[in-house]
Amino acid sequence: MKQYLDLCQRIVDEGVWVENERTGKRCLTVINADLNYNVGANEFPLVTTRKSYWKAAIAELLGYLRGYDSAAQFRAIGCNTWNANANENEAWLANPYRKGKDDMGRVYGVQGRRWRNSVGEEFDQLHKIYDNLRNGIDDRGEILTFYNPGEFHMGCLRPCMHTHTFSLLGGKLYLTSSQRSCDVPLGQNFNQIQVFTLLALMAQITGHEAGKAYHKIVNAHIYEDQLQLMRDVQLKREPYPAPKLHINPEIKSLEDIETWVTLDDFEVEGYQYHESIAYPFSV
Ligand SMILES: Nc1nc(=O)c2c([nH]1)NC[C@@H]1CN(c3ccc(C(=O)N[C@@H](CCC(=O)O)C(=O)O)cc3)CN21
Ligand SMILES: O=c1ccn([C@H]2C[C@H](O)[C@@H](COP(=O)(O)O)O2)c(=O)[nH]1
Repeated sequence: MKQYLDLCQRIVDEGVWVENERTGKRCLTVINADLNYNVGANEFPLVTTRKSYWKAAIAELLGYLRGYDSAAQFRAIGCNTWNANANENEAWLANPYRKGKDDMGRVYGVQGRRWRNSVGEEFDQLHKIYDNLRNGIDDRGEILTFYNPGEFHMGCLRPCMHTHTFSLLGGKLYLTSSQRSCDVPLGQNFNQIQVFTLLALMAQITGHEAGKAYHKIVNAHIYEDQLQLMRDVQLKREPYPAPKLHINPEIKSLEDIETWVTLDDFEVEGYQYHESIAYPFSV
């Protein structure tokens, strides 16, 4: 939690104002943030200085791992975060690739599970990593990337947390996650849960002990209409100790994640938090 608050404070103290054309808002911005989470010690990086809707963040991750491409699929598993980008963004609504209501296009999980090469053949990046890790193999390229510049025009948003690299070392599994753009009050609150949970889940289904997860962010920002709440409310609060995440031990394979896992398979122990803050969201 300290790392998160330090990043927020750094943006408030040292951030530079940048005009963002896509949203029409200004963002107070810093470049380069490195966070790490001790998954092996189960120090779940849940924000405690406001109520965090952690289940929605895990649902979003499950949707990515399943290759979802519709906001309706995300809603069905308890996540509302894609409604606005799928249905309220003018540029996407006018895009000929949009297949109708709730379609997100070829973003995130579609790239992760059905990446396409120049002759139209598909590649399941996640399955390759899963097979290798299960067999104790780290080929130094265990990379799940949602970043496909050739298909940006086919999706509602370029992926923000775009690349997850897994590493096996001394019998432990590590994860390095890279993010190009981060809405620190809203997005980061979710993204740090997802980095932690992705490593915990992959370690569990590939039969390895989890080590640390490293989260590298390039552009970290606070939108102009979020700044006052962050500076005068959230940053004035004292954090509580980190809670623990419990994942149903019956989840044993990627197929389990694809077929029957729900939010009931995740529990948080010892979550103490300050009251919620409704940050404005920019589409
Ligand atoms: N401007 C922007 N910021 C983001 O963080 C973001 C996007 N756009 N577009 C794509 C996804 C969607 N994400 C989102 C979208 C909404 C919330 C949000 O409204 N969170 C609230 C309530 C969550 C709930 O009730 O389930 C929060 O208080 O955390 C969080 C992340 C993260 N990403
Ligand atoms: O997982 C996510 C997804 C999105 N965001 C934020 C970061 C930016 O504020 C917007 C995306 O805008 P771009 O103009 O495409 O950079 O969404 C996030 O923090 N985490």
